[in-house]
Amino acid sequence: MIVFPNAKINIGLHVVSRRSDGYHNLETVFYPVQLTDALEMAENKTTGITFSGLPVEGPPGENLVLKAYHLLKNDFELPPVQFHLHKKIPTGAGLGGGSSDAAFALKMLNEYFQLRLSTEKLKNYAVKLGADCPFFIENKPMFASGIGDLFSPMELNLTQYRIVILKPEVSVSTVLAYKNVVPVPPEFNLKKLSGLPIEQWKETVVNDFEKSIFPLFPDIEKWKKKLYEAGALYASMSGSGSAVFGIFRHLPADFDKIIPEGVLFVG
Ligand SMILES: C[C@](O)(CO)[C@H](O)COP(=O)(O)OP(=O)(O)OC[C@H]1O[C@@H](n2ccc(N)nc2=O)[C@H](O)[C@@H]1O
Ligand SMILES: Nc1ncnc2c1ncn2[C@@H]1O[C@H](COP(=O)(O)OP(=O)(O)OP(=O)(O)O)[C@@H](O)[C@H]1O
Repeated sequence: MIVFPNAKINIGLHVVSRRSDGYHNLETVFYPVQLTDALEMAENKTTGITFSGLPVEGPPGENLVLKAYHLLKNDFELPPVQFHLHKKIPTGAGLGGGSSDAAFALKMLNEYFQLRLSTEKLKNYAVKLGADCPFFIENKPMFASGIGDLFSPMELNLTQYRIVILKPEVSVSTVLAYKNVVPVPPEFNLKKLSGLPIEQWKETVVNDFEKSIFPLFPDIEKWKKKLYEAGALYASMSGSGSAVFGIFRHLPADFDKIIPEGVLFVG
């Protein structure tokens, strides 16, 4: 069985307060984009559980696909399987690639082995793997609060626009980003995002991480400015960076001249 875990962008992100468990309460709008990895799974009774594909950074114990498998295996009789992951979504980009792989692994195991887990139960497993992970269970535009795991659906349809994602060379650690951010009460209620014309987002919709990340990695801000130069109606860093995205009504004919490199996705 093969699935295609997709990336997300954060449209607006308010870091509201620091919690006693070390995490932060936030408010954000998650929007899925069709930049995808490919994750394949087959039963493998001879060699036990295996993982192949482009190496995932970090120790094998931190591999989120394997973590998803073992999390379910604690509660269900699962036979050994082999996973193959083809990575397209870069890590340290704020695009939720690892979280998406993990959430899609949970969904695939649920379907393939007919575990009959409800969406709510899958989300409860997902949050154990990462704060971003539950979003990818339903994978629809959502206003999120809590640590990013409490959702209200949002009617937000950007299909008539073009979305461009740029990935500067630098990668940003999510832990570092949260360490440097200063929580502030939000000035705009992101629940109202879909009622605000995109032309007004530039003045109103902010990602709180930009304030502390841009001075550390000036290239990220440079790429964001390029997106506005190319005519984006709205541009922002996604999550804790380093990817930036732009929303365009139309791409200009000389887009390749304005932005000759760093383009990861055009949708
Ligand atoms: C920046 C975002 O991508 C926005 O969607 C997410 O908040 C990050 O979520 P994530 O990568 O799934 O985060 P996790 O893997 O659960 O946590 C990594 C680290 O980020 C910090 N963290 C994460 C989420 C959150 N709401 N508050 C935090 O302080 C914690 O230090 C945690 O140890
Ligand atoms: N399948 C996987 N794909 C990517 N990273 C993985 C995976 N499994 C474990 N990881 C670990 O998780 C870390 C975070 O990965 P992820 O792709 O979610 O990054 P991110 O860009 O920080 O996303 P976000 O900030 O939006 O959560 C990586 O640095 C890597 O060590």
